[in-house]
Amino acid sequence: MTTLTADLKKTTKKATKKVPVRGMMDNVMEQFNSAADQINLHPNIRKILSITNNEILVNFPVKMDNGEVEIFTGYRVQHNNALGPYKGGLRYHPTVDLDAARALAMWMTWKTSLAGLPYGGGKGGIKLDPSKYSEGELERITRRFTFALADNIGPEHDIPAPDVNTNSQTMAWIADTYMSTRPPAERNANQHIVTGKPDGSGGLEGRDRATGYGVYLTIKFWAEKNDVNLEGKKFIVQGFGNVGYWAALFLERDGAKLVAVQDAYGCIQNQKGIAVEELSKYTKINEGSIADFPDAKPVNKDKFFGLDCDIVIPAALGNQITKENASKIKGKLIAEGANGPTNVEGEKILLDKGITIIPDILCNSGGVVGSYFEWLQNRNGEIWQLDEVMAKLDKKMKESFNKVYDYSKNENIDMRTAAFCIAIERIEKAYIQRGIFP
Ligand SMILES: NC(=O)C1=CN([C@@H]2O[C@H](COP(=O)(O)OP(=O)(O)OC[C@H]3O[C@@H](n4cnc5c(N)ncnc54)[C@H](OP(=O)(O)O)[C@@H]3O)[C@@H](O)[C@H]2O)C=CC1
Ligand SMILES: O=C(O)CCC(=O)C(=O)O
Repeated sequence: MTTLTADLKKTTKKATKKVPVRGMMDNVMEQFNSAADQINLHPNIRKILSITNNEILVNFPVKMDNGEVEIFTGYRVQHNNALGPYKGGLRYHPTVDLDAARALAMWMTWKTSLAGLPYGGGKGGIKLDPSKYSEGELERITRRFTFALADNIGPEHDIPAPDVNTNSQTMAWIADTYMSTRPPAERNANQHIVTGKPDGSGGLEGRDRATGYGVYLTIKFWAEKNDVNLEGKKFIVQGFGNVGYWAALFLERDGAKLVAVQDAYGCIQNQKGIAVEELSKYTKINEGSIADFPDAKPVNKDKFFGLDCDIVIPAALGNQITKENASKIKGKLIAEGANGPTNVEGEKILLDKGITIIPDILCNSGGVVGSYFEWLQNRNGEIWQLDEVMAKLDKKMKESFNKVYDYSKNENIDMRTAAFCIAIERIEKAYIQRGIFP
């Protein structure tokens, strides 16, 4: 008996000895600090940028279809607004918590700064699995969340947008609820409270594809700089949602070949090529998932990042490329459609192998640039045409890409550190110009 208890204690001790799990905040802070060291950032500004300005947590009740009330927890973290109103998406996912919202808000600050936008960074969402709720429940959850947040967001203060598991419908509910909290004469002047709305309700033509198109463009610009022809190049995509689908479609149109896809429910491969539109049509009759697509073979999800390809596009969640799988990656280019998909340990392995990473704050910035266009459109009472939007997006993405690429070559540093340096230097300049720091 004594032996058994002792054994049990030993096993319990072993099992509970925690291997520290790197959170998203560890990741973004290490990225920030190495860029801050590189540019010798003023210590006072380093202190300010290392913390978030505001963290809003709301618990709110919602009546479910069965008549019972469920309590939800929502977050909005406002990291920094030195350059303009807080800007960033809302995520509905079980992994949403303060750590994730803080990290994602910080990435938004660097992203908007790098893109040269008049915005700061914010992010938030609700901790929930949307697949467990009906459309009507999701609408009520979204409206109650908006109501709970209403005093802390605003079209000139903090402007949410879509992210994982939120879309133009979610944004329409938010806009409608927020506008109804304003006095009648001001309602229409608040349409730019969110971006990513449906195009019949103040949304921008092209915002749906803006992030994925931007991902494609950064790959194309990199290929042009390096004399690489995209024709026939094989790529794999993790996440076949808004970002993954559009990025894959534009790459396919340029002659590249989608050979593997992973989503939350499955992982498939066909080295001869997977037709993007066919796969998209299939997901619509398969509860949104790519699993069991007839023109591809299922693959174990742990093998995904090691599959044969030239380009890897993580377009799902954070912390996907780590020291556990980075050394298996065969592609020579990683284009980060997702936010924070590569952690610092994974990145070190990739860089040592000579793999190029187009960092998230550059690669997926087409989304927030599109959002900026939508915000301007609403503010000015205009309606922009799709070709105009795409041409402006192209120009903005090219400027950002060239800035990062040239900085990284001139300073002999990787593209992520270069992107962070440019972003932080712009914010540093704003603080210095205001005369806060001698
Ligand atoms: N939407 C935007 O404009 C922008 C988005 N981003 C970033 O891009 C990424 C994707 O966002 P978005 O496309 O909008 O989100 P969506 O909700 O449209 O799509 C998310 C995709 O990721 C998949 N996914 C979720 N969990 C996993 C998992 N554990 N393993 C593999 N795949 C998974 C989902 O699969 P399933 O459908 O099976 O659940 C789905 O295909 C996020 O990191 C987001 O922050 C960045 C900039 C802008
Ligand atoms: O469009 C936006 O405002 C932000 C989108 C977003 O959340 C992101 O870029 O990560």
